[in-house]
Amino acid sequence: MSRQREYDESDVRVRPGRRGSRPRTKERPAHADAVIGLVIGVDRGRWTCLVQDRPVIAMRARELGRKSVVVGDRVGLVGDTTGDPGSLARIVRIEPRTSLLRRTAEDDSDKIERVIVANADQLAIVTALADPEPRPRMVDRCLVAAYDAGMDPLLVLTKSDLRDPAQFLQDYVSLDVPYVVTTSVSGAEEGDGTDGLADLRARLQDRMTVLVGHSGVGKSTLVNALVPHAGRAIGIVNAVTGRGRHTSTSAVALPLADGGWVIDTPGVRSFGLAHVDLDRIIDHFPDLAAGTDECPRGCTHDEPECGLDAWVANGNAGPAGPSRLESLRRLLRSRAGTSDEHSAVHDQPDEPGEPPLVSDFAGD
Ligand SMILES: Nc1nc2c(ncn2[C@@H]2O[C@H](COP(=O)(O)OP(=O)(O)OP(=O)(O)O)[C@@H](O)[C@H]2O)c(=O)[nH]1
Ligand SMILES: [Zn+2]
Repeated sequence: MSRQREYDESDVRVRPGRRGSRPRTKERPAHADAVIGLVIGVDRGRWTCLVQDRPVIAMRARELGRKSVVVGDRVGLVGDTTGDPGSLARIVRIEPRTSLLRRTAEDDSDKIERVIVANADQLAIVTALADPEPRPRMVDRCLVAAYDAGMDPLLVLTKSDLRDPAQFLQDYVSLDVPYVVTTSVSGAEEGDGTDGLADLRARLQDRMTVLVGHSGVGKSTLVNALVPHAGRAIGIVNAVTGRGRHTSTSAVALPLADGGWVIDTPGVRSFGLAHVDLDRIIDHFPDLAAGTDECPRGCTHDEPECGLDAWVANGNAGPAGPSRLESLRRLLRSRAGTSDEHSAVHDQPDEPGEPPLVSDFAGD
């Protein structure tokens, strides 16, 4: 890791210089001529950006420094933005982000945060109802990641032909997480509603949705049903480096016919949640948040001194209070440590050459 960082282009080619010795305007030219593109794929130091309707291949400009450019980013492009074969544009800036999905690489001793996707507004947690068995703890971790990123979670429960969703859903009632139930083997015609695809399409329309789920849950089956030419779209992204689409482990954004995007994340199987801010999770429980006023400083909200127990016992959070508090604590606990199931699901290595980010996106 440290060797890779040593040879990162921003380290090698940009002379450190004295801090603040150059005027900011000179360091970061306005690039008034830059066109805006949407990053739809990243592969080996090349970014595929959609400019109007054409894919444009780009590299990052030095002036970006160590900032990660990820799928979902809107970027300013200069240079050859024709998208013609062999052309290469330069990414000179990243537009302000509305959300940031990140993870901590927990296998790294330095707990480095990495940005996975920018600007997505929904996280679809794809879980099979059976075969493979659902992993509730993983789902909880995804919920925490969504809340932390400022994204709306959506449970997508696949393989409803194998098991009724009622039991699984019990754990999510008090969290009020929206869900759709799908099956690819309804035996009926697609579009009659029994396969859940129409429900799912309605949930995805005009949104930018990240799909996460572990192997075998039926994510590819869904993507193929949602995006008829998904294979070709992924092919366009990966044609850049001649890398086959089946080997891609980076995120890729796919356009939906009805408007909106789904972002498939083949390389992301889990989230490290070490960076998550407690308050951002509590914020998603407005009925409980006010009850933390009586908490001791630095309360984890999962300790005997926590003020929430009394708050809820006094009825301040209504009849649902106790189960809401229980659910909140379940989510908080899912952040800590590494569960067996988590360590059994390893993340893929990151894009080579992508500099890890620690905190310089804080202002984004
Ligand atoms: N019974 C049933 N099987 C399904 C359903 N959807 C997908 N499958 C099967 O589940 C298996 C996994 O499906 P995929 O779509 O490849 O799953 P994935 O999540 O993309 O898994 P990876 O490719 O390993 O990432 C395949 O054998 C599918 O045919 C479903 O609704 N019901
Ligand atoms: Zn507390």
